[in-house]
Amino acid sequence: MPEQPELTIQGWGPPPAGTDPAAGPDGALPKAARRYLARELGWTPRPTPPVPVAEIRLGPSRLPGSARAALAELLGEEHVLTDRESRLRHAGGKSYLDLLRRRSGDASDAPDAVVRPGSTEETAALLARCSTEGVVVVPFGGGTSVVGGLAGVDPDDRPTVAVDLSRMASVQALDVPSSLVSVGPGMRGPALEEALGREGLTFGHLPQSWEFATVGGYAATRSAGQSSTGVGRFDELVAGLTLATPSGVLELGHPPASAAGPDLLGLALGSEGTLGIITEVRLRVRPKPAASSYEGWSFRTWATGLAALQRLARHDLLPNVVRLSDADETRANLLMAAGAGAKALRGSLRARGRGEGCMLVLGWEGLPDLVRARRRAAASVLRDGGAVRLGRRVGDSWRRHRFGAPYLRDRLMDGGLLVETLETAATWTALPTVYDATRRALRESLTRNGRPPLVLSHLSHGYATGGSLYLTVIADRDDALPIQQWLTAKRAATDALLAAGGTLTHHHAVGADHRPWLEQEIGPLGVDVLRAVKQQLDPNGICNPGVLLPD
Ligand SMILES: Cc1cc2nc3c(=O)[nH]c(=O)nc-3n(C[C@H](O)[C@H](O)[C@H](O)COP(=O)(O)OP(=O)(O)OC[C@H]3O[C@@H](n4cnc5c(N)ncnc54)[C@H](O)[C@@H]3O)c2cc1C
Repeated sequence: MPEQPELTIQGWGPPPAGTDPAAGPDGALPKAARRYLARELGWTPRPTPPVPVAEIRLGPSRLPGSARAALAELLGEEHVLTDRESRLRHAGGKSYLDLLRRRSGDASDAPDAVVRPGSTEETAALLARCSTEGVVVVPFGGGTSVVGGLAGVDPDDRPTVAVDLSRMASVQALDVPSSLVSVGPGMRGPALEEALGREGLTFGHLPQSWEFATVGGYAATRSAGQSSTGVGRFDELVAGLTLATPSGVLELGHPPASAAGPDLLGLALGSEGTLGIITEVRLRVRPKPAASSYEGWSFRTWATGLAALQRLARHDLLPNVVRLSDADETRANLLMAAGAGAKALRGSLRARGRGEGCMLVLGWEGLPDLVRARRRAAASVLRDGGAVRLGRRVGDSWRRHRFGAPYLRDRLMDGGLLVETLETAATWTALPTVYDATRRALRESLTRNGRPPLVLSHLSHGYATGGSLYLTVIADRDDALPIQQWLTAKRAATDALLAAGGTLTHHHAVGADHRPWLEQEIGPLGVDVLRAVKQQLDPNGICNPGVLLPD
């Protein structure tokens, strides 16, 4: 297998070879983006580069010699790592707060060691050993958590190991007639798609973190991808999995379906490493689509766009990819994109007397006849709803650049900006209120020197019952108190979206960042049920204690 690219310690990964997804010709923030942001935010670009990696502060490993020797005996000396580079590479995830810490030279959340089991048996033995030794275990997939899922915080301050799953990263079995593949948890999307593609198959899960996130991470967080409206969320793709826990190994799920009591598979999906480690995932796969069609549409307003999507949902006409941007996001996308295409599009919208409006990207995939028929039926609903078609170029351009934003985030942070995303979901009825309330909270909290932040929103996944709302926030950073600035805004936004009827998270998971609100979402009895399950599987509380469950 070719060597996989690595995330950088203080940001996202280097762009894939031959592409430059976000940069202008000189590798800097594109000029159009700089101009737009300076105008909107009153922001003066200022260089705020990360400290050199060599200057990141890291304490000595606290893993006792006896525990280290026991783990080395189980896994082999070469799979128990305490060197600086390994510990830094497994320190936290990739939220704005994680990046602020790493960029300022703080790695106080780094694990004391990194261990790399190679099988379910080794993982189960590792967990049992860590449980008796009092060593905390943080499962580590791709390291792309944006909710503090890898924070490694332990109320008892015990030594911590990150369990890197990259040695379990291959296809273990493929059952083509049953459309099932068994995969190691450390496998990433590109490698799995390549392996499935050789058999004419796909699993079709495409989150923006696709290049680096892993199958085990997707299952542990109940991830959703850009095509989830069509192929289903990741939890819907999981037919079964193996969960190694300190108390033993659970085999969960029984395809194609079972009525043998409540579905325990649901307990492992979204468990965020708190119950044990997922060591194998059995996934539903499908034939590679023979045809695909991506295109852009424009609505005058967000409300008319939402109404049209709701009609598509009601008639079961939502395509694989659905992405309706509000006016602010549409404007930002048009003005920040460099190049002739964006300029021409703006000109064409102006010529039609539409202004920038609200852009919709739709993507259909599947058998050619079905794609054609569904596209045609959807187009008629959209036209009735007042949309104008912008054509394939818009859809194809979105598809080409869809993994570029995280690279751009590094550059925006280099220039002194706060950049973070948050997400929720709500019913069609509640969505407009959730949208208004969350935006208001963010704008009020992050206004500086009389200038509000940019809050760019889109609906990213459609359901018969509602949709997911995804917000990107860009603001002038408070360099004196950057962490406090975002924590205050995030608290205000979370309180607002919950009060308006949104869910705490549609796909980023709970992690350390959302856990104070979990009880509000599932109730005190719900939290007690989760605690009881954890007590049974992880009696010494070593499995990722700092996430999911509130104190
Ligand atoms: C730029 C960017 C874009 C993103 N876009 C999306 C998106 O479009 N959709 C989306 O859903 N998410 C997105 N995310 C969030 C993140 O990629 C997902 O949560 C993803 O599922 C995490 O996978 P990972 O392998 O990186 O897991 P990690 O970050 O390594 O871990 C996430 C959590 O799962 C636990 N875990 C990991 N592996 C296992 C395992 N085998 N067994 C038990 N627990 C485990 C960890 O302990 C941790 O709590 C994005 C993140 C970034 C930084």
